[in-house]
Amino acid sequence: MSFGTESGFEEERHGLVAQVIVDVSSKATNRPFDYAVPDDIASWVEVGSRVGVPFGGRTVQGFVIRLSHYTDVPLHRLKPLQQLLDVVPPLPPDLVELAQWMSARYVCTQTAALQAMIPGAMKGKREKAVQLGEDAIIFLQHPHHSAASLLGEQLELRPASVLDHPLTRELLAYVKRHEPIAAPKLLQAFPDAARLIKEAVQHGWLVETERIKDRIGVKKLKRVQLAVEQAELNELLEALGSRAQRQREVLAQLLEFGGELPLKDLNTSAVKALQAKGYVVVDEVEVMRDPFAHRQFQPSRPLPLTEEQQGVFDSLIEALDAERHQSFLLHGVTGSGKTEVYLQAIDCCLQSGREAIVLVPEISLTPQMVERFKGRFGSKVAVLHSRLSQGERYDEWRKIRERRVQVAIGARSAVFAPFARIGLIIMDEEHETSYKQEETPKYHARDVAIERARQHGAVVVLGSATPSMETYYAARLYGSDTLPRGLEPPAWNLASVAMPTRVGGRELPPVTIVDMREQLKLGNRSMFSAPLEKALEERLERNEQTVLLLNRRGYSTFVMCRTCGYVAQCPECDISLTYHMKTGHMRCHYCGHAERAPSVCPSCESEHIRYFGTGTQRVEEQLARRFPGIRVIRMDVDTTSEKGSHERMLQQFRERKADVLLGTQMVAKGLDFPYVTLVGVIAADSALHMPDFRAAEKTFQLLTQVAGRAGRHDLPGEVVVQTYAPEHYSVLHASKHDYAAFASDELRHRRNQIVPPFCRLALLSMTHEQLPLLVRVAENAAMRLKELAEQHGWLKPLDSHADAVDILGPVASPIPRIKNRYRFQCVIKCRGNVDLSGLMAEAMAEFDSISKEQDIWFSVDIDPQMMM
Ligand SMILES: Nc1ncnc2c1ncn2[C@@H]1O[C@H](COP(=O)(O)OP(=O)(O)OP(=O)(O)O)[C@@H](O)[C@H]1O
Ligand SMILES: [Zn+2]
Ligand SMILES: [Zn+2]
Repeated sequence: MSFGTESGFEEERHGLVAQVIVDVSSKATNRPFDYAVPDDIASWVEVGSRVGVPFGGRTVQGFVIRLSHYTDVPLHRLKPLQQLLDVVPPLPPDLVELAQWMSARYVCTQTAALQAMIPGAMKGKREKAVQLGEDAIIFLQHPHHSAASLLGEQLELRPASVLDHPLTRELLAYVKRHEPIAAPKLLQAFPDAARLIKEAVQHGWLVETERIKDRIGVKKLKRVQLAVEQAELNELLEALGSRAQRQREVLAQLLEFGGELPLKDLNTSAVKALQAKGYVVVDEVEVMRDPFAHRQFQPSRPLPLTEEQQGVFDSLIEALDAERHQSFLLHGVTGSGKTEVYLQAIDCCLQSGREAIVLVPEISLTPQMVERFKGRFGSKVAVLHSRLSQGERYDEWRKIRERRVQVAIGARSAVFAPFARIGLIIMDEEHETSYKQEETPKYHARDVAIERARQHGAVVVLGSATPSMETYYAARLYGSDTLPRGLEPPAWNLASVAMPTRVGGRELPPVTIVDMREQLKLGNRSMFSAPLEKALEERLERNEQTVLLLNRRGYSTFVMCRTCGYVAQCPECDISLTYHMKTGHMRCHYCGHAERAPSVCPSCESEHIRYFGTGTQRVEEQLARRFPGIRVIRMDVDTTSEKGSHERMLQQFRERKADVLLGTQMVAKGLDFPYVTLVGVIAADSALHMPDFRAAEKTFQLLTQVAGRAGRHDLPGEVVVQTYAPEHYSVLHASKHDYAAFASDELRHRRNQIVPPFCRLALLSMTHEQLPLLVRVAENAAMRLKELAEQHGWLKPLDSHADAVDILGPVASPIPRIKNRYRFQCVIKCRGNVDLSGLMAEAMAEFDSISKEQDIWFSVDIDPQMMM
């Protein structure tokens, strides 16, 4: 196999040399390879250019990450770039640099990071193509000679079957115009020449090559234009006579629409006839797929800011105007008008000639959200949305790359919007876990946003009514001299600004907590408590609307007593045990502790103890039974899988075509409906018992967010929360809308358990088909990690107040087998000045050979959000 050649010392001076990261994901290829840049494209190749290069006998896609005139590769071994894929490099240099940062931070290959930055349509695929071989070139150089006379000149072209074929000249000329051309395309153009093509390839007239092709290209439209002066037109129309009625119509249409129209809007045969006469020309133009083409956006103007909004706005603008990199936590209660502040800050950013990125969680990228940005900034906005088709996403992305827009709004990956001068990055609902990508590269958009803003001297705004503990704690430590323990040394430098009240002085809705254990004692076995049922009935009578939330997290996994609320917990870890239906055991996924599931409650001896969980469908059925004729929109993963269904449902609800919007997490976010006066939560605590140290935080956030949907306009709202854990601090504080009290309790727990933000985590996962082998490898890996930590002087208890690393496990992963592979994991905790990524990279480099020899898959998750 012949590879590209590794970069190294600068020795010989050459023409232009490109260092390329190839799209082959492995440890051995995670470094740049040198290629010669052919002179004819030298002026087009830049850092960030996408290229096709020969690699290991194939053609692969790659990115140029550096250009130089030096290489230590001997000239004769230096291969040339084969293909330049775009005229404008898809990635600006800052993104190339960011990919290097991501690779180091998240212990992933550079190509994984680079690929995450471009739309799926550009993840090129290999394609076979043909181009002219030498014989063909010679043949074409003798245009006026017959085949026979060519032979006579002893050019030794053969075989005769190619030389004498009547189509040869035409075919080769065609290839020359289009080369390299994909074989199927050539066949399409010459359907009768299949045999000729085959022979031409066999005898070297045509040479097969490989090239990289985009999965989805730009969309082209055939355009018809008038080719004659308007003055001549009348004469022409007469000359055409009455028989060419269709052609006359086409000319008239063109005249009416300023001389040009898409071919699809015209009569094709008439156009052909006119084209033959030279009256019109037909060409192809690039068009953008515009997913919002048929939507009208209500233009909106800036609102006069409230005093609170103004205060926040001034702080942001001060940093923005100074072009000073600064991150802010904008802690604003639900309905405090955060979005209006974003809009006006973006406006300032655009006026200074810079661009803005707005990140929102995928499921809150609703038409409502898009409308607010499109309404204010119109065609200056590109929307990057996973529900768009691949082609639409590609075109929205190109609008950004080609500077046709100044604002990009989208989910996680919009943080890579290829703008050149970013002034502002906003991350709405910063606490959302969807900002963490769970596949490689396992990056957190918040960290990437802050790093990208640092590169650009830009301002970051992390907005939330319920900030994550990490963010809140970082903001609390802002300006203090001592380095926060557990937070990374280049700390986020996170100032904090707040909007503690709702716009218009509206009250946050009162929350009633219903103890479901009491309901059971009263003989109510239904999933609706008496207070919720009564509240629902009132809404139906008053023709107001209700949002019902069913927390799907933790579905069917924990064991709970319905009489007293007891939940089986790990004796060591302060985390609930997960029920395994198959064995009847409960296990701790943090330390590995296991025990049999009890048949009577260890706390009150009731027999109503069972694994817990319920589904939206059941709730829907019960609603229909209890309130005949009730109109329910059920919104969960099952009902929203179809493109546009999510939007449609919300639109129906907005138009009051339903009484109840019932759903999972997705009904909790960012919705603003004036007639919603009741929010009901079916089982508030179902997420509390997830084997996750963030369970309380998630519960508090969800309750606060969903409660924030009620009474946002003129009608006052009300919230009913059903729970088996009414005394749990997350439920109590959420019912009082008291974030500060929750955070203080939660941080105390976190500090005691030593979990983030009081330490940092990495998760090392290992999988293999055979359990005994996996166990052995996992144990060795843990041992090796300890040795490495020891070598750095870090292997110490975490509460030792020194730089410390602790390695837990290995234990079986919470999902112990996926697709026939067993899964084990180690949790690595660290505090202080420890290079966690560096340590993990070191370990992974060592594991690489074991991985190859024994087919063990290792993966690292830095700052994991899920411990699965
Ligand atoms: N300055 C203002 N004057 C009048 N109305 C305003 C002002 N700012 C915002 N509003 C209105 O207040 C309502 C709530 O604002 P917005 O949706 O921006 O709040 P939010 O903080 O983003 O809430 P959430 O976190 O719940 O999504 C909206 O209907 C918005 O139009
Ligand atoms: Zn009990
Ligand atoms: Zn445990």
